[in-house]
Amino acid sequence: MKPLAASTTKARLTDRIGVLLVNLGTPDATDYWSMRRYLREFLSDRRVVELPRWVWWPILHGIILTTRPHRSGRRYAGIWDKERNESPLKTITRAQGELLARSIGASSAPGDGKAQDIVIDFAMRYGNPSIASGLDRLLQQNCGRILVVPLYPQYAAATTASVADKVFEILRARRWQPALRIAPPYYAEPFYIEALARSVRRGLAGLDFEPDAILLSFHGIPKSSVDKGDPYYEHCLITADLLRQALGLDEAHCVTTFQSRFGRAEWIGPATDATVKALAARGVKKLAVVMPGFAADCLETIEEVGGEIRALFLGAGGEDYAALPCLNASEEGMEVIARLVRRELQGWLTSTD
Ligand SMILES: C=CC1=C(C)c2cc3[nH]c(cc4nc(cc5[nH]c(cc1n2)c(C)c5CCC(=O)O)C(CCC(=O)O)=C4C)c(C)c3C=C
Ligand SMILES: [Fe+2]
Ligand SMILES: [Fe+2]
Repeated sequence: MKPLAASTTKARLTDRIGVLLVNLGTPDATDYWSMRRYLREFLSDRRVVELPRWVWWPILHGIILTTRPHRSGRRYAGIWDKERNESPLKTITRAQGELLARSIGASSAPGDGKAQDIVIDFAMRYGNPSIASGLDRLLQQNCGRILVVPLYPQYAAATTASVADKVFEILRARRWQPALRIAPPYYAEPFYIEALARSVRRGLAGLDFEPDAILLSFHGIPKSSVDKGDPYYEHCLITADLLRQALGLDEAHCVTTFQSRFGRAEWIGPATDATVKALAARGVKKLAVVMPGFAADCLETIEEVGGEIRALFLGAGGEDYAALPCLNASEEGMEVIARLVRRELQGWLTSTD
């Protein structure tokens, strides 16, 4: 049997707490090879594409990885922050980590005299900073207790479970493992629903039009995943229902849809693109779109819903359209993350204020 690696780090684990915020991922750059590396890592994940490898491999390597890097690279280039040389998702997730550190009084420098050391960091499931590097940084700082927070309000195997898989895979090679917690999904938590409602009200108040309808658009998943027992669809419907009620809207004026379809299989619906066209055809002229399933704005919210879906609605007869910002690192967004983290740290924290 292969001996266990001594450890990637020579850490001495203590009762210092590490918190790792994790979101989906991002390429290092928008050129063909960076996009290809990112998409390869993403689409090789068995949690994301569940087809048997002998079916998926030729499609992935023969078709998708030769064509999609160009197309996705162009899409990313349109939202890329050239000064920082990174995508919005990475910038926002980093900001969430920094603000969380401030709000829970964590030390960014270990041993700085705070009552209890907490170190906050962030990582991307695909691309960089990787989960491996994030865990390594926390372990190098002797964090013997680690809380991993997948930033997905609704549980999907493709997202939440994939983060857990990666964490377990990395820790498997370590002799001295930290105590580990993984934060649960928070799709129905009052602190999340109330923060969403406040953020939506603020977003609507800033518009120069009053929408005829509001669309709640979630990222889709294949229907087969739901048939196999994935709770994601149900979680999205619960969030949507609670948010609709918190906003005091009826079902005719608050419609739930699913976006970002990938591949040829059937995905859960109704689809965001077809729905905005149907709404415009039915005489809806002013539309606001909210994306409660995304903890941070990203390619799919900015470019797809902010760009492509907008064009579809206006092209089908719509007159005014707004894609409202996600919770991001706003006051409401930070309240959600801080409440979740504080709750999940109970029993580890000597004091929660
Ligand atoms: C919010 C939850 C998400 C679920 C559920 C999800 C499932 C899922 N996604 C794909 C395929 C792709 N998604 C892509 C981008 C992307 N997806 C999410 C979130 C969820 N995905 C985010 C936040 C992003 C944006 C990342 C960013 O850097 O901004 C992409 C890559 C972009 C592209 O090439 O179009 C793919 C591919 C599948 C197959 C899936 C469920 C099985
Ligand atoms: Fe996705
Ligand atoms: Fe997409």
